[in-house]
Order: sequence, then structure tokens, then C-alpha cells
Amino acid sequence: MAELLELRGSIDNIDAALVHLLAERFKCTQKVGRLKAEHRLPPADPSREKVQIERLRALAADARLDPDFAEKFLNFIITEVIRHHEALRQ
Ligand SMILES: O=C(O)C(=O)C[C@]1(C(=O)O)C=C[C@@H](O)C=C1
Repeated sequence: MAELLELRGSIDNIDAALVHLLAERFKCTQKVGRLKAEHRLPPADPSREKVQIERLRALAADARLDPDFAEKFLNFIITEVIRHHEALRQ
């Protein structure tokens, strides 16, 4: 089935883009983690997270993506970032 192969090719391209985007995001958050450790700031910032989640939920709704899924995805990433920040504090 040519259509299935073509769709899978696009899925593979999108997955590669996601990995590259996540790698860039983690490069930024590693720098944020170093700054926070240097200035003795707490790893997590719940008020910032609230703003990010509201923004992402609105973007998801506009894009017809389930906002609950978008929120879970962001929380999954942020949990990992906070784990990295905590490690940098040691
Ligand atoms: O912006 C920050 O203060 C970060 O540490 C980055 C980040 C994020 O991954 O977006 C991670 C943890 C915070 O709780 C909020 C946001």
C-alpha cells in the first residue's frame, strides 16, 4: 500500500523533528538549571508552569489537539527538567 508507506514516511519525519526540538529545549533548560543552581533558586516554578499550561492548552485547542493530552505531555517534559535541575543542585 503506497499510501501507508507515504504516511509512515511523514510520521518518521515528524518523529525526527520532535526529537530535534526536544533536544534543543533540553539544551535551554540545562542552562536554566545551571543559572538556578548558581543563584540558589528552587528547581520548580509552579507559577511559570501554570502560565505555560494555560498557553499550551489554548494552542492545542486551536490546533484541534486534545488540551488534556497537551497538558500531560508538557508535564511529562517538565517533570524530567525538574529532575535535571535537582541533579545540578547536588
Ligand atoms: O522556566 C523555568 O524556570 C524552568 O526551570 C523551565 C521549566 C520548563 O521546562 O519549561 C521547568 C521547570 C519549572 O517549574 C518551569 C519551567
